Amino acid sequence: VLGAHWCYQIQAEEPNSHCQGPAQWTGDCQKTNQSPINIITAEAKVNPNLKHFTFFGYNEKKKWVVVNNGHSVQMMLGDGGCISGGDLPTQYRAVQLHLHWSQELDRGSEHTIDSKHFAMEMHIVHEKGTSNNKVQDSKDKIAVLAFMIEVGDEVNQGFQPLVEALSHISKPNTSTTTVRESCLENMIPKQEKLARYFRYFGSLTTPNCDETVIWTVFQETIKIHKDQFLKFSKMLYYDEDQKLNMKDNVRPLQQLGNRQVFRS
Ligand SMILES: Nc1nc(-c2ccc(Cl)c(S(N)(=O)=O)c2)cs1
Ligand SMILES: [Zn+2]
Repeated sequence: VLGAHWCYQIQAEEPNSHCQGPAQWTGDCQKTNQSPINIITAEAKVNPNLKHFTFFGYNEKKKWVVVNNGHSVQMMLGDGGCISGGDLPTQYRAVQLHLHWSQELDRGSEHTIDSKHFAMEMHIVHEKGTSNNKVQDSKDKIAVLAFMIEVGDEVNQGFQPLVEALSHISKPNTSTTTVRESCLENMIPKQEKLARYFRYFGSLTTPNCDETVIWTVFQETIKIHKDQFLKFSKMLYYDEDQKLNMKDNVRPLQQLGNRQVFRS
């Protein structure tokens, strides 16, 4: 086997684990424009070009392919929607959606806002261009829309199809199709609440940590029921033997360095 596979700290600490925890991640992971970061709201610079987003195809009801890829749960958005606006240079098409979480409510998000962690963080990953004209490597090849998720006492119906699918993909490298149809629009806050967000240039938060991501972190949070939240760490496993529950798939905070965080 080539170099050991990458993993999160919780996996690296397991006895007899041979995977590389965050401190050993290779690729661009040890460079200086990395993600996630702590967003200090008072230091974010207002940028008047950061207008609202336009979402195309987010209202399309579909049965989604959902995958346990050994690091997260991922919804494949294939010919899903695309976004424009938000001071993006062109349209970006939705590729996949995945989440990061813990079992505690205060350490499941990757980004922090004024040093506050949330229960989960949802990333909708988009690639530059439409399906016809893909563009090559550049620091804005990928646009990730990041939403903080809080736990409340109301069931979030938009998340139910994904939550119900989790029991079918407990093992890594398994996939299923959601039984019920759902649309992305029902998983994110109402569009009129998405005008306020933070913007900075960073990286993938998983190896190879390519520094090709335009990050958008929305101020408006998503709320899901505590039982929905607990299902992620209860039903999903990192390993075949189903010994290590999938949770704390959260990369440690990275240095902002000489980057500026902007806000709409
Ligand atoms: N195998 C896996 N890939 C990812 C992934 C892929 C692309 C991106 Cl952009 C990201 S992130 N967390 O930076 O949004 C994660 C997760 S798990
Ligand atoms: Zn992510």
